[in-house]
Amino acid sequence: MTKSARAIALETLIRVFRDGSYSNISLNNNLRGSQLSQTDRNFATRLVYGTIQYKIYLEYQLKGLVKTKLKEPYLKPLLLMSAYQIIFLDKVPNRATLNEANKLAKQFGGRHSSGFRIANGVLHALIRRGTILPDKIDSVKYLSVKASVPEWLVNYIITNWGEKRAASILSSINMPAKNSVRLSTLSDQKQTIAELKKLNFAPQDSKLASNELILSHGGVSTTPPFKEGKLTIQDEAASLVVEAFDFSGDEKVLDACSAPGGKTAQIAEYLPHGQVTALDIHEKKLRLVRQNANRMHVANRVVTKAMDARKVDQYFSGQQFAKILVDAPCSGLGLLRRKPEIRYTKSMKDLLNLQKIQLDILDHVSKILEENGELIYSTCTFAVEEDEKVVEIFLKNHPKFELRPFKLAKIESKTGMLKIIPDSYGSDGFFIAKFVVRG
Ligand SMILES: C[S@@+](CC[C@H](N)C(=O)[O-])C[C@H]1O[C@@H](n2cnc3c(N)ncnc32)[C@H](O)[C@@H]1O
Repeated sequence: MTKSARAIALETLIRVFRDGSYSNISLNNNLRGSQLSQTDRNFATRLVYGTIQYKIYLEYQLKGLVKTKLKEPYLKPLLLMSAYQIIFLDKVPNRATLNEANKLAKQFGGRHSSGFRIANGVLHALIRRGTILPDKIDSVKYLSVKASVPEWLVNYIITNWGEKRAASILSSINMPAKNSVRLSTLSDQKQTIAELKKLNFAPQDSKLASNELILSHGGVSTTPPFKEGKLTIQDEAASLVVEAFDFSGDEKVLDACSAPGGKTAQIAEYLPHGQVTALDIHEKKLRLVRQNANRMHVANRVVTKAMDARKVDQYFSGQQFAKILVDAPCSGLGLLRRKPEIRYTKSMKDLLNLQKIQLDILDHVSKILEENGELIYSTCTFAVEEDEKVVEIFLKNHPKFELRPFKLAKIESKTGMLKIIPDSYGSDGFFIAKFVVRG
């Protein structure tokens, strides 16, 4: 029997909630063996990501309506997924959601399960009652449920940016991510834009970054301009990191944490006579860096090496690089829009553990930077512990280094640090710090 989009979504959600599986990997595995049309695949994907994104909100809606212990492992994910459809998917009639929930309960619970009765009762009650929110007096709880973000993270954002800004940041991270692409500087950009228009992607210039376009919808990775390496999928804020270097074109550059290689290819475009050495601790991921470099026609400017960046000074002892990028492993809080489960898997402790790794990497790479060379440290998080605090501690421990202000095509940093929070431009959240080492 071919599985429906809802059955595939439910199977994925059971794995994610019960076993802690990654949603993208689990969903791809389930979709791979399926016979679903593209529309049904899109629907299954929306159900999985939407249910995960709004888990706290949906649990709050169901809490008072579930009067019995949900013993069967499929029941809670089924209720959450059905509540998501009832509350968020206007085009799906409630009748269809109820009928399908009934069928799924019988399919996943077996003949003797009474799960379908529970699902029926709870979902009917939800439709009758409508949605609810906690009292605004408890602003942390209110924002936590409304934006479906754990209370510790709401508290963290309020502490650092105040309550008003927190509401804006939290609402922005539930907006759909933009479909941003970066045009290769090695190809004819006007012609690529014309091709994208012809393919009905209605490209618009980014307000934040040069070479970046915002497309009207996804799916560009299956089109000729993507396959021919005329563009790549890269967020606007992410693309600013490499732009902050001042390249001369013939230098040796180290990309210390490079996979999957979006920034490696971007660096290589600026090096007609130079080379970028791309490291990553995971050998397997370097295949993606090479694929990317090949597709973007810069493979002859890139060498890859599997290595822990905390060992670079041993391995490259006696060698030096003119420019070093540390696009560090981080909590990824700036990517909450694209990776909905990050909000549930990270904790305050993670931010501090990551800070230690980030400082360690910076400490080791700083030993192989040429005199007057440039070091860029970047993260895709807005956590102060991983951003400004790392800069502060690094500078304290490395007095020869200083921050260097930088001016990009559409934005500048007067301090040498640039922090893009997701609500500022509707992009991913990013942090960039540019250092130079004095001779
Ligand atoms: C934020 S991602 C890099 C994204 C990449 N720069 C890009 O633009 O496509 C961080 C990378 O660091 C790698 N990593 C983590 N710890 C590392 C270490 N100690 N040394 C080198 N790479 C590491 C991870 O495997 C991951 O691929």
